[in-house]
This record gives sequence, C-alpha cells and structure tokens, in this order.
Amino acid sequence: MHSEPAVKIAGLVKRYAGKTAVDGLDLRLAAGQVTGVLGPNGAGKTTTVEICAGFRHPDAGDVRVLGRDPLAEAAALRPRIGVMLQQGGVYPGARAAEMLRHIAALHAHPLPVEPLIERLGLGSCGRTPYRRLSGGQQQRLALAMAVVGRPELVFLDEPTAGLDPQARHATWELIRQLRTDGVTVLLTTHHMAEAEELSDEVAIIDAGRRIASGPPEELCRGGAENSLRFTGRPGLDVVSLLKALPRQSTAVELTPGAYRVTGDVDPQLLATVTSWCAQNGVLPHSLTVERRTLEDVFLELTGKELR
Ligand SMILES: Nc1ncnc2c1ncn2[C@@H]1O[C@H](COP(=O)(O)OP(=O)(O)OP(=O)(O)O)[C@@H](O)[C@H]1O
Repeated sequence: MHSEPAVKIAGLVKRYAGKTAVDGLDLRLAAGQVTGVLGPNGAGKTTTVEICAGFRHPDAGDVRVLGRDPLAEAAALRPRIGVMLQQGGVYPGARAAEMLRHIAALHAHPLPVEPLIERLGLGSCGRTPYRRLSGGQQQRLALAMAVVGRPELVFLDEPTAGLDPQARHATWELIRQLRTDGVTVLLTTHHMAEAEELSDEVAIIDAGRRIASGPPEELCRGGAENSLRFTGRPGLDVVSLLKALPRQSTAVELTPGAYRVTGDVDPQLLATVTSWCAQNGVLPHSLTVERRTLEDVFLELTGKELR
C-alpha cells in the first residue's frame, strides 16, 4: 500500500503523574486496512487511542490523523472518525435508539439507524436507558455509535471484550464490512485469534513501545521454529531421518510412534519427510504442520509473567 498512512504516530510519549504510559511509540496505520494493536494490560493502547481521537494531550511526539493534528484540528476530524472507547461517552439516561439517532443526525450521510440496531441485536432494547443496558449491550451501542456516521477511520478499543459469541460474530462481520468499504480500522484486542483473523497488520506494544509489527502471517512465520508431527510405527530410525533434513532441524520420537520434526517447516521440508517415509516404507497415520499462532508470538515477545 503506497498511499499516505491514515494515522502516523512518531515518538509519542505520554506520562501520568510521572509514570510513563507511552514511551516513544512509532506506529502507522495503512489507509483502508485493519490494524490490530495488541499488548499486555497497561501497555498504553487505550492512551494511544485517546490521543489519536483528540481526547488527550501527548507530552511529546507527533501524531497525524488523516493528515491533521487530532487536538488542534479536532473539529475538522470529528465528522471523519469514529471512536469506541471501553466505557463512557453516553448520557446514562439516554435511550439506546434515541442516542444512536441523535449521533446519526449529526452526520451528513449516516447509515440507516434501524438496520444497524437490528444487525447488532439491539432491537429489543432500543427504548432502554443506557445505564440499564447490560455490559455487552452497552458495548454494542458504543460500536454502533462509532460507525453510524460512515467514518473514514474508526478506533475500536476492545470492541469484543465481554461479548457473547453471537455479538462477537456480529462485531467481526461489521469490522469485515468496514474493511470492504475501505474504512481504516484500529482495533485493540486481547483475543489473539481475533486479531489474526481480522487484521491486515498487527502491532504489538509493550511498556508504551512498539516491539513488533507486520502482517500476522509474517509475524507467525518469523522467529522461533515451527514443527511437523506425524505418527507411524514405533522405533523408526530418527537418526537417518535427521540426516535427510536441513541443518538445524530436529527429529525426535516423543512417545512410541509419535514423531516431531522442528526447523524451518516449509514445503521442501514436508517433501523431505514424506519422501524419507516412502523410502522407509512408513505410511504415517497422521501428519500435521504446526505453525505458531499469534498468541505464541505474543507470549514469546512479551513474556509469560503477569503484569
Ligand atoms: N488517567 C490516568 N491516570 C493515571 N494513570 C493512567 C491513566 N490512564 C492510564 N494510566 C496508566 O497508564 C498505563 C497505560 O494504560 P492504558 O489504559 O493506556 O493501557 P492499555 O494498554 O489500554 O491496557 P488494557 O489492556 O488493560 O486496557 C497504565 O499503567 C495505566 O495505569
């Protein structure tokens, strides 16, 4: 993608009472793509979103949203961006449908409100005051409010946290639709599979800095080894298998008849293993290529200790 990024963040710093929440963050969101922003609790994701949305002052660094300064040019940006934060932004007594209609009326070409309400399963609670909605319903209303104005860019801070599976799927569909419509999406989430599934690019943030970024499949491919497992008769000659494999591969019999090959698992390595099986009269009962998931990558990069 060669067009100008929808969001450019360079050297962003934010401190709260001497505590550094964002520590020199660099991040770019490609226009028209979904960027998943991942990070442990307290990594600075929400703070970054709030700064991009013009709700907070950065202490240092440069932030450009659709080419503009999110604070100084907030009025010009407001009709062009949608924001869903983890909480707040709704008057507690406002009824769900009224609130959405009100937001829609502030925009020049809003989405039709009723279909959006139905799509997010809010039809039965349209007349319910915000404070009486369940947590998941409040989340869905916040999502509807973020997208109803047909924004060019949407910030979604943990949109699926606490949602039931149906609402989660409806949210994923909505995010896919936004992408199809060319909307740029920043999505923060703790669900690695969700990020892997929905994002064109992923950025992993830790302690206020970007520690990795790229398309999810690229992040999963790089770094540590993948593995290939197969089952066959017990006691196969793994030393001879190892000799057939590229250097730095390993081959072990984990339990009788269960074998694991690690290394740079690519189509060539798969062909080497299957041709070794053919030469040795082995018909594997099962053969699986295990690739690292985004969760594996995340834990490798950010560690397994609780923050
Ligand atoms: N208003 C605030 N006042 C003081 N400290 C704050 C404030 N908001 C956030 N922080 C601190 O800044 C750090 C980053 O918080 P932030 O909410 O941006 O992280 P996050 O990555 O969104 O976390 P989570 O995944 O838990 O939502 C945390 O240590 C948090 O305690």
